[in-house]
Amino acid sequence: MKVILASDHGGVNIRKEIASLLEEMNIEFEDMGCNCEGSVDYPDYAIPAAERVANGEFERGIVVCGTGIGISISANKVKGVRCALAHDVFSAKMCRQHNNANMLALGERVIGSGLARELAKTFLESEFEGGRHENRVNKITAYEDK
Ligand SMILES: O=C(CO)[C@H](O)[C@H](O)COP(=O)(O)O
Repeated sequence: MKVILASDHGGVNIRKEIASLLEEMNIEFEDMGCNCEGSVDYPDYAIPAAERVANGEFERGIVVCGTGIGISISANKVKGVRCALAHDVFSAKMCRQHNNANMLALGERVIGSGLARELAKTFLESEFEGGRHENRVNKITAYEDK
């Protein structure tokens, strides 16, 4: 599995924490930044990362901003991306099992680094269950394809 990481200035610390986790898990990843001193705009990082998930270059993406909201809204504008904002372990698991989410969004101003690591690990280790959930996800894809 290959994972792409990105954040705005509000998510740098958790993005770096997730990068350490991926190293520990021996998971290949690329970190798209931001490498920022000051303030940047989250769509400038979310959308390029999401495009690289949508085109198949990366199987999963993890994006971080202050709340996780702006970066998830932005990623979800890219066709083929299902980016879940999840701040509890149950949701991080279910977004894979039921929704086949291919990106996870986190908010550094909402949660601590320990929980962020657990959420990322759960997201990466959980699999889509298919079946009735596949029909539902297919309806999202069909709408995108209209
Ligand atoms: O959470 C975010 C978007 O949802 C951003 O990280 C947040 O809005 C940045 O705020 P500021 O410019 O005040 O640092």
